[in-house]
Amino acid sequence: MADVLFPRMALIGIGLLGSSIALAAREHGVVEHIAVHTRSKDTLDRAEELGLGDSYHQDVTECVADADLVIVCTPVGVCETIAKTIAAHLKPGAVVTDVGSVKSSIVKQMAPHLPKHVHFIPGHPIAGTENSGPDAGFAELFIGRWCVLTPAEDVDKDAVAKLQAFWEALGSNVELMDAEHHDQVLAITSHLPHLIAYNIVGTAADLEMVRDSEVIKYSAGGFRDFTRLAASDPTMWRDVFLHNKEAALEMLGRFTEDLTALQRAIRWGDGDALFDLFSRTRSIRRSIIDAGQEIEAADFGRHINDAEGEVEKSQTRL
Ligand SMILES: NC(=O)C1=CN([C@@H]2O[C@H](COP(=O)(O)OP(=O)(O)OC[C@H]3O[C@@H](n4cnc5c(N)ncnc54)[C@H](O)[C@@H]3O)[C@@H](O)[C@H]2O)C=CC1
Ligand SMILES: O=C(O)C(=O)Cc1ccc(O)cc1
Repeated sequence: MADVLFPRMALIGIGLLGSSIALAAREHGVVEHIAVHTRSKDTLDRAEELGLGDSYHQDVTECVADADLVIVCTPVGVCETIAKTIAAHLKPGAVVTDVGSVKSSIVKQMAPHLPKHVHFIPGHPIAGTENSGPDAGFAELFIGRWCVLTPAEDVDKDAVAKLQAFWEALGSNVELMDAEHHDQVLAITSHLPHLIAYNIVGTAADLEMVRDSEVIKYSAGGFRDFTRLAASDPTMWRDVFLHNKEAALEMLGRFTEDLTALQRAIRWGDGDALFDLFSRTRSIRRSIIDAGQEIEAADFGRHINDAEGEVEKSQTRL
């Protein structure tokens, strides 16, 4: 058990991320009281049935009133409204953070509304699955995953250190980063892959073969992997692209150029160009697996299947 870092934690939104934080924070003893608010009464009732919190609030201002740590776990598009609504009800000295997949927009949406007497430290645990809602959460989600924090330069260092200790207690490795840089990196490593998945599954769905179930029947590993990503929450991902527009368009432009080069290589029978790229990407995959193995094996003693070079997991995680 770790030390109690924040006696009272308030979670706004209790889907995959909110419920996983509730379960992990409880398991590691870093909070004493968990207050939960979410927009829909049905979801709040379900969170109570699952025993995710200690108190449940339909009114978000009541939820945050005594909180030492407030974590916004909603789609990124509603963060400005939430900041405006909670601002006058936050306890002096509270840490306010979030888990949104984009960061510059969160700063723009929330920072202007929050009072000077709280510590605002945007965050992004780079850990998730294609599932959503309060039933989807699990306490191990953050183990061995990165969590990026993007505090402004003038934010209290002790508050940043305390939030860092919170994520480390949940099993994460924490990295501090500039919000704009975060958005560029995540645009290529997370946002574009999801867009490609949505697109390829959409393209396949428009084909006549789908009607004859051939796409489903003969779907090899590759297509199945894309369907997992393409099953991710539509509201969440709509908001990611609307709120990381510039970086997503920049990476999409580069991707489209490279795809056109591949198209040309196929058309002109340029096998060397194809082979060179496929060899380069194969070695990138191997270096990612090697790095992942080190983290998991060294820090968490999970089962490593050496023959395959893969880490066995009970659930599919990033
Ligand atoms: N799903 C994933 O794999 C990951 C998601 N994220 C980020 O975490 C955030 C939450 O994602 P998930 O937990 O996956 O979504 P989710 O759909 O499972 O949960 C979202 C929750 O927010 C609530 N909500 C929506 N609008 C609200 C409002 N106006 N006021 C209060 N509650 C509201 C919903 O009722 C639900 O409880 C998103 O910003 C996403 O970008 C970050 C890392 C991974
Ligand atoms: O399920 C997957 O493969 C993911 O990529 C999960 C994920 C989704 C969004 C994030 O901001 C971080 C992680």
